[in-house]
Amino acid sequence: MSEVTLPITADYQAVTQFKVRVLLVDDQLIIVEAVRRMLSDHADIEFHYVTDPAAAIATARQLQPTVILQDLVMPGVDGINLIRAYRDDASLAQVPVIVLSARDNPQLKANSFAVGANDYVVKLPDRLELLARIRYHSAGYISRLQRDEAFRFLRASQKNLADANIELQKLAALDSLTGIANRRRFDEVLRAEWQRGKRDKKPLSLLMCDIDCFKMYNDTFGHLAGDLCLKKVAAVLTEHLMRPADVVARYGGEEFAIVLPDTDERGALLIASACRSHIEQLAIDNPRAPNGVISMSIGLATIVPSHEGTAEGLIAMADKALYRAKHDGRNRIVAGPAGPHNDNQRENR
Ligand SMILES: Nc1nc2c(ncn2[C@@H]2O[C@H](COP(=O)(O)OP(=O)(O)OP(=O)(O)O)[C@@H](O)[C@H]2O)c(=O)[nH]1
Repeated sequence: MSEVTLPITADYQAVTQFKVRVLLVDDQLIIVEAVRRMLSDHADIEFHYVTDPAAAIATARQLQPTVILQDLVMPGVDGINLIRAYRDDASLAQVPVIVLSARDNPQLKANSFAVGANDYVVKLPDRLELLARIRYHSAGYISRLQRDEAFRFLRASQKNLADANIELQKLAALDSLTGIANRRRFDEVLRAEWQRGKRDKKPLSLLMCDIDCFKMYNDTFGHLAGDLCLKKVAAVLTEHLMRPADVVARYGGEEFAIVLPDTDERGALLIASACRSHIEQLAIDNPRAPNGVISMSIGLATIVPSHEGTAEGLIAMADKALYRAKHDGRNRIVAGPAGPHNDNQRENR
């Protein structure tokens, strides 16, 4: 037994400790002693009391009891108002209150229940009855705390799971070497943009970009240097994308693809041109290649998506243009036949 005097330093947590914790608020020490005796044989019940009713709220806040035994008539404080004050306090609003009253009066009982008391017994009740009431009200309150804790835990777990899923989805869409979109993401983006272009009747452009003579670079400097070169090229291509909907992806090996929604052939040619010349300006040595430096060939295709065409058809057109760029000597851009400027559109270098 302890009379509680503030501040309390112990860390009371009713949720994690499933002990019944009783706070008796009564100014009469004789009642305190009687209740203490009734509960003293029960190791699972913690008993605390406060004889100064003015300190009841602050004590209860710190102690977080599982049940409050509350006298009604005390000096300076109206017991009914005190019950009201528990109910108005966020941390005590649900704590069960058993009124321990000197009077067996129906009006007092009605008033007590009206302001939020959970029970009413006349002092001093039988020991067994008091124990039963304390246990009954505490058990209900502890279940409520456990349920709230379980909900909090569940909500936190669900949030963690959702965050992890978002992270996984991001990772699943990225190429692990370069950090740009991977082939899977490219397929999704192109499909979505094809549908959007079809709805909006807006041109969709695709650039297929392939590093020239990259095998020679690998053969000369090794695979690790090759990887570093791929990262630099990915960074350059990313730098030239201006709109949020533009996407650069690693299509595979040393090949990159750039999706340019709502972009006509002229606009796509400008971006392709900036990318090609920037990569040449990096001046990455590739001594066994005809240019002597790392360069890039780009095949460009533009189309207004329609029911007749397919996204795969657009890829085939850009691929064909890339093949011609390679065939015509590399380090150049060739626009595919479906663009407004038909056939053999080349960047003016
Ligand atoms: N370092 C490195 N090399 C790669 C990677 N993926 C593909 N390659 C290499 O890229 C080279 C591509 O060679 P090719 O397909 O013959 O093409 P190329 O040498 O670039 O010649 P052209 O495209 O005709 O200009 C091969 O040596 C591949 O091993 C990669 O992730 N890292």
